[in-house]
Amino acid sequence: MTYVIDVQHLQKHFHQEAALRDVSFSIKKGEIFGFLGPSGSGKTTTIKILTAQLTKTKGQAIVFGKDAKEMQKSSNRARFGILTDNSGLYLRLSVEENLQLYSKLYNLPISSVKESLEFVNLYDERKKKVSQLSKGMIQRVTLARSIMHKPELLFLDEPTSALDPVNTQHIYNGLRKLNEMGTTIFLTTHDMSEAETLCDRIAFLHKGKIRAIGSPQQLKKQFGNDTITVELVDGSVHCIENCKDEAKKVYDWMRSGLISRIYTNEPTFGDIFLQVTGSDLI
Ligand SMILES: Nc1ncnc2c1ncn2[C@@H]1O[C@H](COP(=O)(O)OP(=O)(O)OP(=O)(O)O)[C@@H](O)[C@H]1O
Repeated sequence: MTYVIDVQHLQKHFHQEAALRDVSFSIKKGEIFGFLGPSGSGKTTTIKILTAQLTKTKGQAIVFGKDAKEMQKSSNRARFGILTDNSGLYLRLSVEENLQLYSKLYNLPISSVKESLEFVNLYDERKKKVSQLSKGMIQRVTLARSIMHKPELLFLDEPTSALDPVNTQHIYNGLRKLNEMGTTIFLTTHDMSEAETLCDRIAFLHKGKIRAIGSPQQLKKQFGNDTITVELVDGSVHCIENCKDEAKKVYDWMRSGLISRIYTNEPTFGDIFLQVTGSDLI
């Protein structure tokens, strides 16, 4: 199996402090992979190593089959896009002018400016100077820039942290479309619902280590207690095991029209995080 990203026993120390202790994961082509972890868990450090902005201390970090430090080369840079909170935009230029500069740098057709602005729902604001934009708008311009060259691999560091719900939804739809067209996505977030909504697989990162990894369904199954809750019309609430022995009880309640609500007791990602790390996600 060839992976787009293959990380094995990665470590990063800043002076004596360990930011990444022992991180291993691999990402297949076409996956949306999420790194879910609280502030300071090592999410940005991982992205920076994978995009050659930082050097690792120990272990293996492979991107497109090559050591991640090779991602500095312009032939490799053109293969990925990156969104971080460091926008690097020219404040005195308009949104459109910023993206035009970038399209020239990458020899992209001029149509890529319009396409990417529509992707982030900013086409109507294209004449505004970057200095006049809100934080959320700047995040969207930076996102537009990161996808303009239709990268094979996209790194998103907290892509919706400054966005309102409408624009968040718009970006989610855009990212899904991009992914359907073949872009592999690596995203970091501390937003549980974002991880669940977007990601095929999620790794829970805590203090520089991965504590659990899997698809949202696998994680919920692995860490759930396989019970269901039945609320009856008389107001009583029954938590029962999801097994054959309890089936008759539920059947009898149902036949007598006594059930008002029934649901599985799936753990939230916050519950799972607490289970595997002993601390809260935020
Ligand atoms: N340049 C640096 N020099 C020293 N320590 C650093 C540096 N960059 C990161 N760290 C430390 O490494 C650890 C991981 O930081 P990192 O930025 O990767 O976390 P994060 O999960 O991305 O957090 P956030 O969600 O707040 O962005 C933190 O303890 C941080 O203080």
